[in-house]
Amino acid sequence: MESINKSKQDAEKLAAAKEAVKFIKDNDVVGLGTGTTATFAIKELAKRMQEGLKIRAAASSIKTEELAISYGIPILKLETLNSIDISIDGADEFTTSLNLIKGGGGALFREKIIASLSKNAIIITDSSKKVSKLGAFTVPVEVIPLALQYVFNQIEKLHGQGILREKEGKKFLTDNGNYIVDVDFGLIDNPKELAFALNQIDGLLAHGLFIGLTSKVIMAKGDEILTFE
Ligand SMILES: O=C[C@H](O)[C@H](O)[C@H](O)COP(=O)(O)O
Repeated sequence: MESINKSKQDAEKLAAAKEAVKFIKDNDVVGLGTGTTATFAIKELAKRMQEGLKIRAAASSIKTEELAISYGIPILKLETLNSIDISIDGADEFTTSLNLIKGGGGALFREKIIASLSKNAIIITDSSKKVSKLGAFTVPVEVIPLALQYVFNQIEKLHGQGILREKEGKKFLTDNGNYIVDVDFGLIDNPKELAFALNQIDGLLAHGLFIGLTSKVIMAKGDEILTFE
């Protein structure tokens, strides 16, 4: 992962967001991601709507839903949707094989449902998010509280070192009222195999490995826009 300064990073996030919203068409149902990069896309989408674009959206978190509503974006209930035409979200890490780590903001479960429903799942990033192997960023997993110790034990068996996420001195709670454990697996040789193993753990609602869920990644690097698909 390359480190870049914040203003350069923000400029890249904005450039990738501007590029991604070009793919949204009239009457699309749009999946809205969560996080600082997705926020740029929501603001750009609102601009396009002011110019006449008509869409409806589904939000991947309460925060995103509130932001979208504040910009006048109509929000549909996720549980009523059979499919989403296009979604735009950020990522914590990605490889050019389109595997991702997500969940830095704790929204991974709803984000995964949105990505799974999306015909065109676009990920937007600045250039610091591209890696040759996933795993420098810890893998967030959402855990149903009563299963916490059990999940820690299972993660240890997979050679992961988990840390319960906290915010302002308290246990971090997701929009679904669950905990997040951030797991260090070291650099991950086989993300698909690890995703499969994590899927087998009872009480682990979702993990931040997004494998085969992405249509393309739009990454800005300086003045350049690079697309991986
Ligand atoms: O739960 C949060 C999401 O997966 C975010 O999309 C991810 O953490 C990237 O966030 P940001 O765009 O703020 O770097």
